[in-house]
Amino acid sequence: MSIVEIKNINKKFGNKEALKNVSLTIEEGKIIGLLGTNGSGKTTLIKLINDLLVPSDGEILIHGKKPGIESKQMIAYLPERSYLNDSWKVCELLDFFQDFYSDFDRERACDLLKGFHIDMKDRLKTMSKGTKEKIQLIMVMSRRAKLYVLDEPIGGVDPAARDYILDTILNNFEQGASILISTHLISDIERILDDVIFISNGEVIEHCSADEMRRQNGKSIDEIFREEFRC
Ligand SMILES: Nc1ncnc2c1ncn2[C@@H]1O[C@H](COP(=O)(O)OP(=O)(O)OP(=O)(O)O)[C@@H](O)[C@H]1O
Repeated sequence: MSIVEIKNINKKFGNKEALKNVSLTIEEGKIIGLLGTNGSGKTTLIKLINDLLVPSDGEILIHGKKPGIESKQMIAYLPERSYLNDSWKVCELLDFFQDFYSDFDRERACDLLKGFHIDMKDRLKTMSKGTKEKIQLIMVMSRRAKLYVLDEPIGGVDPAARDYILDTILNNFEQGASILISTHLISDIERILDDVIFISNGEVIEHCSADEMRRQNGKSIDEIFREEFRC
């Protein structure tokens, strides 16, 4: 079964058409890069999948069901901006995730936090932006979800830590689950992608296998993106 089916979605904000007749399917067990220029509609699409926005037209199905309480239990979502309470200690954040999500694997989260040398007693407000991003990603990846939706997961992380983070993503998602990643850091992330979606001005202009795209063009996804969307 497809994990996400999007059929002829339109999303308008007043007169602004953020998404235009978008249809796509996300299959189980795939890592998909959602790639597009600023304002192309990536976050809008992600918010629709997460039931944080409703479409103006069209239909979204998550594992065959409309977005709602059940779909939120299946989706582990890393938003573009942090929603965490800065005054919390890391251990309080673990308690929060454990209380809130029945699929949260606390042991996995603790192991990953140790890997990044993060002290459970430290408060989030004392940490750098990059460290907070790492913690938030660890929390999300420690859920046993069917779909992980990551909106710019490595934007604030230094280049040296990015590979470690990508390996963390690769090694910590559930068997058969899918990951949708929105990012501008294509060259860093493309090695882990199975499929690529190019979105431009609210329209999906390409959805294909990453290997196939590289093979047909004889270039990396990063190079293809830069050529396609050159200003
Ligand atoms: N709440 C809103 N009200 C009005 N317009 C909005 C709203 N949210 C998004 N938009 C508009 O919809 C379009 C798509 O925005 P969106 O945030 O989805 O783009 P994006 O691809 O995620 O961009 P970026 O890469 O810069 O994060 C933009 O033109 C944006 O200005």
